[in-house]
Amino acid sequence: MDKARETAVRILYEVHENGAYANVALAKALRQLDLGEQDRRFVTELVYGAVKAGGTLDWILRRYVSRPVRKIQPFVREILRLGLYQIFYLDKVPASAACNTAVDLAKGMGVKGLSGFVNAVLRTAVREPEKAAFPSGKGHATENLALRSQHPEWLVRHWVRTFGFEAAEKLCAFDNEQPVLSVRANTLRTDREALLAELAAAGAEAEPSQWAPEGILVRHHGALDALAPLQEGRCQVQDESSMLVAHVVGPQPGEFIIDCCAAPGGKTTHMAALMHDEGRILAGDIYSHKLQRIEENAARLGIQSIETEEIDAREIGEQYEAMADRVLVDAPCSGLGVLRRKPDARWRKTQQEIAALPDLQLAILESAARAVKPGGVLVYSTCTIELAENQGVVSRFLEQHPEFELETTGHYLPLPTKHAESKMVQLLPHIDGTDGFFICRMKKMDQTDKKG
Ligand SMILES: C[S@@+](CC[C@H](N)C(=O)[O-])C[C@H]1O[C@@H](n2cnc3c(N)ncnc32)[C@H](O)[C@@H]1O
Repeated sequence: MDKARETAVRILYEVHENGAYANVALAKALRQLDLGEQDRRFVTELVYGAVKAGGTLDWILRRYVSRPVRKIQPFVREILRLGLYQIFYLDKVPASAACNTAVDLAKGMGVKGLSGFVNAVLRTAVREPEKAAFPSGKGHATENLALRSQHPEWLVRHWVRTFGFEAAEKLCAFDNEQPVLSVRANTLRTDREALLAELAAAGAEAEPSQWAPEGILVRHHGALDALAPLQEGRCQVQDESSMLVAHVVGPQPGEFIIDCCAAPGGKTTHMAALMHDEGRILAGDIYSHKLQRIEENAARLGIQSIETEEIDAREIGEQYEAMADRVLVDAPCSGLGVLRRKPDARWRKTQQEIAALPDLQLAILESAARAVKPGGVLVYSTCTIELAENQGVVSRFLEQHPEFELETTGHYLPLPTKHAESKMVQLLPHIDGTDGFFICRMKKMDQTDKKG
């Protein structure tokens, strides 16, 4: 049996049946199996490709199978998805090879009795591809965009309503681009120039980020485990837009900072670097197992000033009333600005889940606000482009809290951009060419502010 395809089917099964994250399940399988470099690449291509195509592949499958997709035996369902993915999206695989290997997989993976069914479905797809032509023409524009860009239709419809059709089309295209590895130089140990030189010497193709002074985009690199500056704590993987947040918080050496939703610690460790590791940062998260990630990152980067605490951010205010110089709320959010980094994410989101987020975000922000000292700073950020989770939450908060003043967030961005005068900074993938991100800085008034 074809080892690469069998591995891909098993990973797809983990993702779809057991809720595993595609990148985690893939990394685990590749660690456990002794596959050659070519097979590893092929498995990766198959898994990411089929996971990303998700609902679109099932739409195609429904053209050739009359029973509901959810009623097909789970391994057979994954074998069919993988077969269709190769037939419709992988030019380099001949259709006959896609069919034959799928039949072999069914025989070898304990579903031999259904190998005839697999054969019939896939051969019909090869013979009659026109059955899977996406609907087009008047009245089908949104459905067509969703199918061809491999996004859920409800999401595309929502983006078309919010941003317009053309922007929605660009957003979808952005999500399908290959994300570039972005790293932040750990200024406690090196600087950007030195890191660029080190990466170049190691054969990586790297260039400075236009958004963050410590940011580097690494276009060509080998395995991350072999990237010495990463392993030895001279840099941290972090998206460029996410690097802006610590600058907007503006932590100073010696201060007490609270990072309410901190795991895995990208922004916490960045703030520690900006403070020259002098002062105290409390990194809280509701999940204890995630705190370990913050501790590992801090240790790798050589940081002493971070302490972790398992705490629901909605209780931060009560425990740390008016104690912090600055508080960051990097809120749990829908993540709709970073879909290109997680091929399975777009198919996991639900409208109900997203609709419930603003109330949670507001509750966290309200509690976090109590922990800010008079005269201190409160920053709210998300990696989404949802108005209700961003501007909506901040407006509701400010209406209830006249003791906070909205600052011109754009003034705190580290490099000149067209957002320099924005009260709230919203980066949009289709306009800014970065991950979607929202940042807003507020100040808690003290006595002198009130008199003024
Ligand atoms: C956007 S992520 C944070 C990313 C992190 N700031 C970084 O830069 O690496 C949001 C985090 O909030 C945590 N979280 C969710 N609900 C929470 C709550 N009620 N209180 C505290 N943390 C929470 C999640 O576990 C997740 O780690």
